[in-house]
Amino acid sequence: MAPEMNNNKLSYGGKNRAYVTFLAGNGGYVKGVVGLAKGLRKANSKYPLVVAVLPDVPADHRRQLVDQGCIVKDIQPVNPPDNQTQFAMAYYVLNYSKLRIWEFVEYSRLIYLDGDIQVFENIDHLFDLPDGSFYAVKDCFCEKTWSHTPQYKIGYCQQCPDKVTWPETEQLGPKPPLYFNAGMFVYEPSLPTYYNLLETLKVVPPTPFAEQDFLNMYFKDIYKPIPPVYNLVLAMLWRHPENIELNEAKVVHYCAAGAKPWRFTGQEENMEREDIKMLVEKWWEIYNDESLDYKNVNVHCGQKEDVQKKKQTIPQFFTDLCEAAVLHCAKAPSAA
Ligand SMILES: O=c1ccn([C@@H]2O[C@H](COP(=O)(O)OP(=O)(O)O)[C@@H](O)[C@H]2O)c(=O)[nH]1
Ligand SMILES: OC[C@H]1O[C@H](O[C@@H]2[C@@H](O)[C@H](O)[C@@H](O)[C@H](O)[C@@H]2O)[C@H](O)[C@@H](O)[C@H]1O
Ligand SMILES: [Mn+2]
Repeated sequence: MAPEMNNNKLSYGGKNRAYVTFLAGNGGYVKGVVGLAKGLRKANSKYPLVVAVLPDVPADHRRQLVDQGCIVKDIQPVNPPDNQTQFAMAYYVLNYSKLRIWEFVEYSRLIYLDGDIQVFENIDHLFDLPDGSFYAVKDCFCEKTWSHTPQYKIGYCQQCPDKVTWPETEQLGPKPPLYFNAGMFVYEPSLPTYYNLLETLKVVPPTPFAEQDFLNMYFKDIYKPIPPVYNLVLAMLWRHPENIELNEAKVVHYCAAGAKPWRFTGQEENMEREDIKMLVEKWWEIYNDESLDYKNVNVHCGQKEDVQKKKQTIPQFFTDLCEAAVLHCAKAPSAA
């Protein structure tokens, strides 16, 4: 289906789609978002990057984003209820503002990406995943940031559920449901969901992983895991190397302590690893590549389309999920 362009949005039969990220403050994360915009361009993504910006993002940072072809959308902060919670990282409290992206209903489907994520291979096919589910990659419980949890204390991780099995004792309660990393997810914006998220937030006590915990609780019944190639949480490299094929990673998430490329020193634990240094170098190659700047990209449609027509392999998990959705619909009673 050929896309139509209407006011800078690619629409597929009236279905506007885009990538979306979130930017707060006047620090280095703007470099992350500029790098992400250039990485999506290098991966020949068909869709724009929307950036939800808090009021404290300065004008020159906004200008940089517009110059890189981003769609900058102002949002207001979302604050959790007052509470004495110790967040895993003090700044996590600002991540609740991510919830504003459910209000972007001019789009029918969005893929959220943290500003510390880079897309090294095209993932546009994720926009065609069946509606009605929340897609994200499973997180890992093994880093010290999880030391407050029962699963960390007994050495249980969903990445290797058979290594230390969950004890069926009363004491620890039921095994935790699948838990996703909220740095990347495929979702459908919706005003009823948006208002219900904000209302629910008012009565849910904040927890250490802030909006990530909240989103896992809220979407636990429709959450569908997608393969780690779509959000390589760096800790997986040393915690669960058996689950990772590094050269197959399409999306890398620089979320380990000390891994943010724009402030990388290599001093923190695990940052001396060759694979980490290679990934940080790959990030800088894109960030510094002027041929990827919006103003320099050759916009002759013919040439762009030829590139985009380049055959894209659709991963098996994707067709499995789509077939499962068709089977599921076939079973559901018809509305007629
Ligand atoms: O000062 C900040 C902190 C966070 N963020 C945004 O919030 C996201 C989540 O924070 P972060 O990625 O640092 O969390 P992590 O994935 O490392 O736990 C970032 O990627 C940015 O998009 C931001 O813009 N400015
Ligand atoms: O505000 C909570 C954040 O929680 C998540 O990051 C965590 C998580 O991945 C842990 O499992 C890791 O141990 C940790 O390093 C990492 O920072 C999301 O990436 C981020 O977008 C945001 O939701
Ligand atoms: Mn992140």
